[in-house]
Amino acid sequence: MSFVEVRNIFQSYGPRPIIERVNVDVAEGEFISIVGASGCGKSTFLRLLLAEEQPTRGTIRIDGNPPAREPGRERGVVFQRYSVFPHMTVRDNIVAGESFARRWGRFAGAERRAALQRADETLHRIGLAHVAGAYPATLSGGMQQRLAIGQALQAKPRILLLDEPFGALDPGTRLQMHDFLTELRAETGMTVFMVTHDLAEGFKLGDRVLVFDKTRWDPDAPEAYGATITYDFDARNGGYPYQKTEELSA
Ligand SMILES: Nc1ncnc2c1ncn2[C@@H]1O[C@H](COP(=O)(O)OP(=O)(O)OP(=O)(O)O)[C@@H](O)[C@H]1O
Repeated sequence: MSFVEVRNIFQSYGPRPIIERVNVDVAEGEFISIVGASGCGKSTFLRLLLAEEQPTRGTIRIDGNPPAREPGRERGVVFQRYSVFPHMTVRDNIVAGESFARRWGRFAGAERRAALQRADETLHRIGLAHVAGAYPATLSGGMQQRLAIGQALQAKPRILLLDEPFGALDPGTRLQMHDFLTELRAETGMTVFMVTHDLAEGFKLGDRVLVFDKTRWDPDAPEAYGATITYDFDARNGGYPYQKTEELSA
């Protein structure tokens, strides 16, 4: 049994299919990069993994559990922008990552002090201790994304979902973020799914690179079919293809 098991997922919005026949198995700790043309359903697939949406058909199981009905603390998410709360300080943003995962909301008293201490440990880890009392708008783009990742990690997710997390950063900051993410991953052993438009980034960071594309195309009705996983590259060996989805489902 694989850690993440995606079985025959279809997702349509109204009559329009976005993704179809998506099957994939992911082992715990793997880093999966997802690439594909704009609009082919990569973010939709992440939302399904997050359980923010339910698929039209098919199932996604994590660790053999029944399909989740809503996002839970085992899944963290970071978007390209706006993942953090602008009205909260850096430290409170980290605390929120933990407390929002709890059904009863915010911490109080001794619990809050303990949460603040854990937040300070995380801030040291992500190199933001010196700006703990600042507001996100005063931070650089790279710092804001480190904060967003730190916030997502505070709930100790087993799966981290990243939707073009470095897309808005300059090339130098992006390289720093690659090192940061690689270190975090080695420390936490978490499973990562990252959507990126940068193929080189996908191969550099990923163990596997999944390509989403349409296999059926009707020129008279370009929206008639959805995209699926057309390639599953092993990025650990310089990216030689080792599995096509047909082989996976055979
Ligand atoms: N909630 C929704 N309701 C209706 N249509 C939607 C919804 N979410 C996404 N779509 C449509 O589904 C298609 C796929 O969107 P999605 O954001 O998943 O693609 P993407 O591959 O991540 O694109 P990009 O690379 O441009 O971010 C788009 O045409 C989008 O307009």
